Amino acid sequence: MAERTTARTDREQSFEDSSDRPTLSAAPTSNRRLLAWVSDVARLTQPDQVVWCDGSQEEFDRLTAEMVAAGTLIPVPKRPGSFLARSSSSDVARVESRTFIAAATQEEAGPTNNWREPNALREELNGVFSGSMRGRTMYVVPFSMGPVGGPISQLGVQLTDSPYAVVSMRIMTRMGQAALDAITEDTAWVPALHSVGYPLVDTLGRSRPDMAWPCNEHKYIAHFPDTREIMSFGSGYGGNALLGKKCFALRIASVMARSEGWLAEHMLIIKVTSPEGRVHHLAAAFPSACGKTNLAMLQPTIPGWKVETIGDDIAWMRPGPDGTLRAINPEAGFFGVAPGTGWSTNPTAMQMIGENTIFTNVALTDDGDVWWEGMTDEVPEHLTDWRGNDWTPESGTTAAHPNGRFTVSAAQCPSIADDFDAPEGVVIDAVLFGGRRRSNVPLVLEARDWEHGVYLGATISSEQTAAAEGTVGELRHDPFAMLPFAGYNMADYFAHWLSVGSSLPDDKRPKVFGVNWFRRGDDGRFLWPGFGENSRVVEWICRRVEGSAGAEEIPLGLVPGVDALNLEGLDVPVGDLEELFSVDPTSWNAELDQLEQWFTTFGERLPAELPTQLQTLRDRLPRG
Ligand SMILES: Nc1nc2c(ncn2[C@@H]2O[C@H](COP(=O)(O)OP(=O)(O)OP(=O)(O)O)[C@@H](O)[C@H]2O)c(=O)[nH]1
Ligand SMILES: O=C([O-])CC(=O)C(=O)O
Ligand SMILES: [Mn+2]
Repeated sequence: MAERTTARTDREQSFEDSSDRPTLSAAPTSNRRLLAWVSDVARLTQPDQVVWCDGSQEEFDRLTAEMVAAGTLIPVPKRPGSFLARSSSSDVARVESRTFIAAATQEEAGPTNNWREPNALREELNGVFSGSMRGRTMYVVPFSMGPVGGPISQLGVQLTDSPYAVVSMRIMTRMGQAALDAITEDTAWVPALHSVGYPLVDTLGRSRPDMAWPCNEHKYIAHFPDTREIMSFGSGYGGNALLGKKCFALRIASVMARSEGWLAEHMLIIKVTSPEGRVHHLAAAFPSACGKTNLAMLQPTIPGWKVETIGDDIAWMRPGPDGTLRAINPEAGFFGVAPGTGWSTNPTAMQMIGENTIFTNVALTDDGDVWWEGMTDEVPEHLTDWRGNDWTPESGTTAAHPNGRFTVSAAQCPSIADDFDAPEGVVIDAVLFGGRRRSNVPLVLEARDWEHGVYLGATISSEQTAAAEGTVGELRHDPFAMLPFAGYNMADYFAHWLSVGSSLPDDKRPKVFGVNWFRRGDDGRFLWPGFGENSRVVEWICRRVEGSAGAEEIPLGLVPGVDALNLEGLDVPVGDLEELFSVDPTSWNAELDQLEQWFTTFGERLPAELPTQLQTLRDRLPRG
């Protein structure tokens, strides 16, 4: 814990004196709505000063230096320009139980979201934010999701008292003056208010020391879909605090997308080039910590194939004038899971994070580098763990938090695609849905048509990971990998997917696939080697798109026949391969019973196509 070194009293003074406290006269914008909002928030939260961020390197260097002085960041000498942040141990992941969708009615938010009545929540939040920035600086962070001015892009402004959020937003979004300049009186932009909820001065004027990672036990991640506003309180971590990411690019954007006929999705985007030079773009939705970053940076093990990265977490997809589905990655960086990222699993990411990277909740080596489980085969004999304690392999804990992360600019990704920045997006040829399933779900499966594909997306379930609070390993439904991210009723979201699909011409509509890298044998080991070997599945998918690969029909859909999956040079026992595609009628019927039960939670709003698909599947299963 580091004490603040700046003198408090002078600033408090100017606080009391000035009626229009934090002066806005120096603001680098004349946008009235923005100025009014900034000044209203400053009046409510009472920061010492307001700083307008320009997104420059100088600003980044100044903020990181201040955070090093305050103990929030620790330099990582082995990686130039890199820092480690250790969060409070109670602030390590998204908090779904405190994530609210304040739609006009509970029905609008739907059964999968925590609904709050908007006026009541707003009032509650006004109380919570009142004075919440006392003794701190409030940063104004203008940002663009997608290239500034692009036809699929959107603008936002985050107000935050967390310099960690500011520097992270600079990496993760197009942040700074260019975004601010794009906000004119008549452009739409999303106001996103954030406070860590740890004021340094109380209402009586008494001060307290700062902490390395200030936060508040009482958290709110609140969304107002009708007015397209975000208010986040109490957390400094990832998806809770970098408001361009899950809050805007998924929850608010999904609401915009529904009313405007497009899709805001928890999906990676890759560009795949075949040995003949044919290019295909794939988008894939997997739940948090289920392999998006890894697939986005895949290095194919099969000769002649190339995979390049466009996005690793979020895709905005719009039907284009030519009938194709065009996608951009609205982000500008990667907030990736560190544990499991190593030279053998994701060498691209390892190259990418050699410098200019912010690490959060990973371990430090004695010689000034970072480390986490899965980075190297050899485990160091001594480390400082993510909490800052001495650690040895005998400690009986993990050295890094399982949701430890790296934050790095996409510009540093060696596999970044040339069309990463294309404002009009890339044409999506195939959409993949996957989860972490130890049984039942085959390695790869092609949907018979769009409706069947929507069924595959809607019925994703996955073993819970460390990316949110909850019991790791428990199976839960995570439709479209959007359970924590859909900003409106999930049943309406299914209907929207059906409707977007039917608006696309037959020859332009992406094919849909299900994948599962995580199936295990009876002995608990993964049946499929995964990672680079997933290129074999990608190859089959591309060949199906081209119309040149065979498929066999099984009750679940279409799978590669014996010869259709390229297994050359792969050492997987035949028994394992059979198991990867095996369908056990008894456990499938049990799964369908469970799904049918889950469908009832959506009541009348559930599109009829989904129970129809389920019944078709039931009819096709052999009697168990
Ligand atoms: N067995 C196996 N594990 C994998 C595979 N791909 C990824 N993983 C592991 O899954 C974990 C999370 O992978 P990521 O690629 O970071 O997941 P993500 O979907 O990008 O996660 P978020 O950033 O939370 O949305 C890591 O520990 C990976 O090592 C695979 O093909 N096989
Ligand atoms: O939002 C976060 O904190 C990290 C993330 O990508 C996810 O959980 O899917
Ligand atoms: Mn994610």
